[in-house]
Amino acid sequence: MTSDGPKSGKKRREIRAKLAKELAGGEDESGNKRRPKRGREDKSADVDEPLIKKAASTASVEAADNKPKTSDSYLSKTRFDQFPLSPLSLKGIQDAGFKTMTVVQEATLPIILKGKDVLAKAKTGTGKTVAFLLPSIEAVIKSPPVSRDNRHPPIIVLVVCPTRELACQAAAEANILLKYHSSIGVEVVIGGTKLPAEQRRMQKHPCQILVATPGRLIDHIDNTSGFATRLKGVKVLVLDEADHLLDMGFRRDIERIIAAVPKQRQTFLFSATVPEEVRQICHIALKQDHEFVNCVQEGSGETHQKVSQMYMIATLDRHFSLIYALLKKHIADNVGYKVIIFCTTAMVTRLVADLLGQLSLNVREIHSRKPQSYRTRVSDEFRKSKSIILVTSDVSARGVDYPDVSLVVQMGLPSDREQYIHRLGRTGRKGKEGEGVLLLAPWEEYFLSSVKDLPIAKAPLPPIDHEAVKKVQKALSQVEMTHKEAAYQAWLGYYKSQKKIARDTTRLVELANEFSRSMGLDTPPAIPINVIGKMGLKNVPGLRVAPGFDKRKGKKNYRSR
Ligand SMILES: Nc1ncnc2c1ncn2[C@@H]1O[C@H](COP(=O)(O)OP(=O)(O)OP(=O)(O)O)[C@@H](O)[C@H]1O
Repeated sequence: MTSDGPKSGKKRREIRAKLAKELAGGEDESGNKRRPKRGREDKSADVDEPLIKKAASTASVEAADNKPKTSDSYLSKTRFDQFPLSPLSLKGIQDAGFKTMTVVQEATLPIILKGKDVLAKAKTGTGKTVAFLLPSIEAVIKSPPVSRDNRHPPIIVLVVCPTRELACQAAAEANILLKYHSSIGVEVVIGGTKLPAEQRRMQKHPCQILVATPGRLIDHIDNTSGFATRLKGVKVLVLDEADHLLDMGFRRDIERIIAAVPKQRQTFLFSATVPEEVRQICHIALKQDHEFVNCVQEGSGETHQKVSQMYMIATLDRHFSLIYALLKKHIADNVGYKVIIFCTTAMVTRLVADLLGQLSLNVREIHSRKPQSYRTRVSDEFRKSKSIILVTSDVSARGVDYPDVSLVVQMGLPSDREQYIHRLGRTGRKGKEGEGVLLLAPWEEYFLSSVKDLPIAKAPLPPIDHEAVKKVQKALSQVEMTHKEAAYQAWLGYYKSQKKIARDTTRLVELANEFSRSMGLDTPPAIPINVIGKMGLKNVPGLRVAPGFDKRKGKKNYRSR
């Protein structure tokens, strides 16, 4: 089936989880709070298009025949030792249980080793992390040794990831490849930890490879003495989940980071999705003669054939019962099931997790409002467990490598097509099978036009018996009121950011109140006036205004609607 024997794969995952845990411990805020805004075009986008490189042999061969893909179609036949890689890296690879390269590794390595910049697109779970780490390690090996008394030893490789989870995971994967490279160090800097603690750690363990989230990296550039000097040694810059990092939410940070590293460097951009607008702005990071390595065959879409994709359309009042019915069926059909449910916001995530917990399902939750140490612990538990459900926000959407996820459910509108693909990519990793279900309300159906090239089919609604409905209603009545109130407000905030829906604010509030009723609240929760103002929903009928302080009038405001 897969290239690595079950034993070695399991061992590797354990090491990786352990390292990720060590690296991420003890912090308490979101690494993913910046919501990318879309649509603003970079004016200087009209640079020459780079040479469009087709993916290497294996990918092309697959497109040519129509045979069903084998479970390890993400693997090529090329061995790692066919490339001029350090014997110590090859030993690490062997210990990791990797026998042959994945298609993206095979396609990018020769180009990178020639010294070129690369923009690489390859499906989720196909080994992109190793693809950029291996040649990065080579760059460190080739760099001149640094004297021991150098107070600011250069950082040779800088890897930037959009979330803390991803940064820790990439650093953990680097540590696996560095097993025999005792003189090469990797450190991770991420939001949520105390800056001085990170500064001390970096001073104690001067590393050549640094993995970071953008905001924290900039904190260090601004506040850590000698850090900017260390970045002047960067020879390789990697933007993991490049499209997300180059999106408007992160763009400014990335521009600052690029300005902080030398112009003379190699840059790699990797992602499972590279929308056209990102292709057009990638020149801010890449040299003009970079190569675009596309391992996604034309017409095959960015998703895996072995993952069946379905969507269901139902009015909001049926969503909770439907999810329950769907889960019951999946659990009955799949021994050792592993399910991820994506929700639109952190507070809706908490609500759904509460509800499923009340329904006695084995459920965990991860979102930005949970402390980082908790997120790391739960993530680790979910990675190792079977017969478990993880309810999560988009902090788990990209890159997180959980083995054997049998079903991914997306409740409500994904923020965009790319996010749909990345979330779905949590299942079907390494050529395995999986299922994806997108649950939408009728007024969210328009989203389907953005994924019409993907093999996503309409599924019949599972039957819901009266007993199940009653059970769900009872469970909902046991969910804490404050959690429902917060979910209502967050729901409204999320859909207010969805242009198509927010255009008609009266309708938006009607829908929010429908969501409120679906939680069992016939009277929608009141919202503080300042929050209503911030959301741009002042005077919209149907909203209830909570007593709050009206700054303008300088007195308490008890208006309610
Ligand atoms: N050559 C290989 N052979 C077998 N397994 C591999 C190989 N290279 C990487 N892997 C493993 O494949 C899994 C998926 O890799 P990785 O997380 O890098 O995927 P990805 O392409 O970055 O996915 P995403 O787009 O979701 O971030 C990991 O468990 C990794 O250790």
